[in-house]
Amino acid sequence: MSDAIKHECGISLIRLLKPLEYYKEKYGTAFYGVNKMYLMMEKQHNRGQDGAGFASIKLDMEPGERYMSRVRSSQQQPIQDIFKQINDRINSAIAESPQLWNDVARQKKEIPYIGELLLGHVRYGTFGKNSIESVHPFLRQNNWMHRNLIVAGNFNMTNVDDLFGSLIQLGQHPKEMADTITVMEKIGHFLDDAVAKLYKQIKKEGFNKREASPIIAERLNVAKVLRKAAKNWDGGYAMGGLLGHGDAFLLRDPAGIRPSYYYKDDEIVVVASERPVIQTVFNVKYEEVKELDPGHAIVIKKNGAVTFDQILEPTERKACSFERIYFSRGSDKEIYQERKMLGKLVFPEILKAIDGDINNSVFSYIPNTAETSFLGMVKEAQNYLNNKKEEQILALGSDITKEQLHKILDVRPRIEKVAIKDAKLRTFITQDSSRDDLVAHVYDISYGSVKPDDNLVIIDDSIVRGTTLKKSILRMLDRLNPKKIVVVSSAPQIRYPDCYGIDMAKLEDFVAFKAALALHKDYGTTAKIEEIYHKCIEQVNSKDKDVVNYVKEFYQPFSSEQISKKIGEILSPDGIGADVDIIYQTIDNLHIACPKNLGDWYFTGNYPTPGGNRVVNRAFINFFEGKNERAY
Ligand SMILES: O=P(O)(O)OC[C@H]1O[C@H](OP(=O)(O)OP(=O)(O)O)[C@H](O)[C@@H]1O
Repeated sequence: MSDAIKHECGISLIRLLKPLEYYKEKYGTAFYGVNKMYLMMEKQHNRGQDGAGFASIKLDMEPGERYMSRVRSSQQQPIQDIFKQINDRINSAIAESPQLWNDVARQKKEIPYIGELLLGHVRYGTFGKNSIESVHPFLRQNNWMHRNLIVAGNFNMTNVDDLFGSLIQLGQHPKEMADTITVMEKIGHFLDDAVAKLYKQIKKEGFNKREASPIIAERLNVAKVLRKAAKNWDGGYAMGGLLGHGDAFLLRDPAGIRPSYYYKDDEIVVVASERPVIQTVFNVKYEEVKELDPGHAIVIKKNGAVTFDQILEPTERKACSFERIYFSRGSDKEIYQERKMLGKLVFPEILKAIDGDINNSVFSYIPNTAETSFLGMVKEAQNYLNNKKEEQILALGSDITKEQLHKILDVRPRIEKVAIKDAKLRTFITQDSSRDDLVAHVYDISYGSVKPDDNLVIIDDSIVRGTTLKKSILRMLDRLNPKKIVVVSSAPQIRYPDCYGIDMAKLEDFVAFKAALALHKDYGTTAKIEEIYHKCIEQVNSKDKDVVNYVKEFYQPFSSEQISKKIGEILSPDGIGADVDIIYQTIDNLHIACPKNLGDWYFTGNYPTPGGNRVVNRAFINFFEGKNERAY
């Protein structure tokens, strides 16, 4: 297996539709695009903190003049690092010749990075080395302007091996097997082909080589190139690209697994992985930012014409629900509501766990993402109490005294900020090797917020490996001496690998998997595990579409509650004083809360592409054979 596959996570594309002078005139600087790109990348920081890259293209340059630039970083704070490099170059050029400041034509000629077409990327690489070579955008260079290709994506392909094989069939010799290279070479191959064909045809029409160039740019059918290149891709992707002469595209996978949003007016076209990024950076309304349709590409020709082309037949929409639960920023209007709804819907289960004893329960959350679901949970606790108060007041009738009324109204859910996050980092998307240590030190608690006979209800957006709880949170919370700790996950149990761009690769990493495994041992049903293994082995050579997800049988004998209970046991550190209860969201409630993002393969094992079943099959084989390998 290739192990250079990375998780490419936040993407931004800007096309300035007017000449650079226009932005200087209107906004005071021809670096308008660069500045906006900085903000867009910074606002997608949540999607990747291990690397950042930027590329730009200047339109209509003379031969011999540089028209493409790229800068990448895998330093700490990579976004700041690349924009420091960009700004240093700009500032030193202007310091050398101050007259450049007002001369946009010279700026464009002499200063790199400034351009009409810009592509930005933030990356998280959760395993392996985090080297600069794996940071996007990737570049495929050529002396023919049209054949230069720059790509950056938020994606993961499940069938890199096959795609790689088909490049070899085409007679190519790719330099490595990473999926970004493979995908780029695929597009590159058909781009070369299309350019060569166009040139032949244009030559026939009587034009010379020099004259042919702008005609190729005009006639090049980007959608057609993408259709050929993407034909056999299996995965989740939002793939952005720039062509040397100035065309650009962003293609979204047919199931809409990975997100893409765009906005367009007469000055700019912009595409990003998240909607509020565009709203804030360009000061536009929610309704003005549109979602790109699955299976479609937005194509921006050099001449500024924008089309939305179907590249692949859309399949059933299975947009990733984990985007809503954790991955995206919660500042999106819909996502904010959805997270609150997740907190609300899980409340009845919480009430059972605390025996309805709201008076002696403290409600809190594990920062940061869970803050919004916490608000929904607390609001629902208030609703519950209001109903109770209403009953009590009505029961007392007109004889009710002021004191009685006061006592009833005084009962409120007790909310506290119990856990504090010291580092502004997302530990989930930190490389595996350094994560445990980080998680152990990243949180702290507020002392004095809980009484010894209290229940402590703490909500987190998701419990994946359980490291956050086991290595840090539970022990810390226990220092507050609560009677019982109820940990609530706003997401259902994560049971199956994600293979579409969010890093959850190995089955035995999941605490739900560990729990089911322990249950098989408790019940003496380990023979079932071997049986599943053999079923998996039998279909290793089957076509992807024929592979069945037999790993479902691994969980099938146990109820969700049984698994949650076991998770509680596994995660409770030795010597903990409080009882620990773990509550997960149900899948039905998840769908009620996030109705547009029904992609739920990590919870249900229902993969939206055939490659998913192959991945889970491989993951189970790896687990059984004790291979500490990724399944894709
Ligand atoms: O069960 P685990 O494998 O430990 O993973 C789940 C945890 O990881 C995330 O936190 P993270 O620090 O990434 O981000 P946040 O501050 O945005 O919540 C998430 O919010 C959970 O707390």
